[in-house]
Amino acid sequence: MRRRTLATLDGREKDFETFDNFHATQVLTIVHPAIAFYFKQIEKNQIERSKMLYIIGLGLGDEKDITLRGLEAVKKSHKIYIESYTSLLSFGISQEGISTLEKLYGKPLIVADREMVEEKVDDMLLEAREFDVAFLVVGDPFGATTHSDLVVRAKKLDVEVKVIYNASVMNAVGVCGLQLYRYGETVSLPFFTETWRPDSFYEKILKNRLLGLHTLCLLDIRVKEPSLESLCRGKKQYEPPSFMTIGVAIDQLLEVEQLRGESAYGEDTLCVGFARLGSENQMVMAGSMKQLRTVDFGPPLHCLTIVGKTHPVEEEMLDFYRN
Ligand SMILES: C[S@@+](CC[C@H](N)C(=O)[O-])C[C@H]1O[C@@H](n2cnc3c(N)ncnc32)[C@H](O)[C@@H]1O
Repeated sequence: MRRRTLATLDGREKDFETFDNFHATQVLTIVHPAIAFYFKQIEKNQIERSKMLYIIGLGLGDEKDITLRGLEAVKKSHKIYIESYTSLLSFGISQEGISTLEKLYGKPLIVADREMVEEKVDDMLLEAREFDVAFLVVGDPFGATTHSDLVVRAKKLDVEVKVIYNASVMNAVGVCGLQLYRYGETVSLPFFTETWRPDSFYEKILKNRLLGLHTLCLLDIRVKEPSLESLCRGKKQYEPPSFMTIGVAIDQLLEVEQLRGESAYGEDTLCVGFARLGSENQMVMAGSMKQLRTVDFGPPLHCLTIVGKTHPVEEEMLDFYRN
């Protein structure tokens, strides 16, 4: 562990455990004195290190949405992983985006892609038996099914786990006025390919609609996916990242309705489109499928709600978002 004596912002000399700690304190003192005070408390306690896997929600917008409790855990952790394939912050997962987080935390981040989480996660769990490890998840850790699996594996390996919650797309969609209590099962829409057009979401939407419930459709994210040709050649090459737009989602939904013909929904069904929830330029718009399929919702991430039976108060709120 490196130790350095450095002058702090208040002019005194201080022994910092790592240069990184100094950096984070300095950045945060500028951002907010209350946060700096909080960090000083953590620095004081840092000798008492534990062995823990912290699964930390980052919220939806940008680096500022982490909670104080989450920052405290990051600060205590020796290694920090960021899960990169179930969701994204508004600045994406580019090197620039990652370094925004690294600057704030004053520590390097290890990007955990799908391959790592699915194949090598036990290595990370074994590390958490030796020292504090942080696993960062955009949104809330339980806003994606993958992370329950991580908790189960950790518990089986006797790793202590602490989850630090945050806002999720699952509750942020409440902004349009549709009651979260009146949603049915959430569905995920995968990108169709020439040869793979799965439609198991259709049954679920149909069930929700028969019960008068709203359906949240989460839209496919493809990050670091190996191309089919490269797999056939036996040497992995990755496709560029792609994110399903609301327009593509509606096209796919209508294609499946045409094939199945059970009138789960149609071109005139009321929907709400959401883009970049939680960021400064979030966009929310209500309209029929026909209307929303041609709207440009801008950069990712997008999701869509198919509206069920509405209460008069829900209607009143939705009116604010009709174009
Ligand atoms: C697995 S889910 C959400 C996971 C995340 N842990 C959470 O709690 O929000 C990922 C999908 O949610 C939607 N989504 C996530 N964040 C979003 C945002 N800020 N705005 C709109 N849709 C979002 C997208 O459709 C994306 O593909």
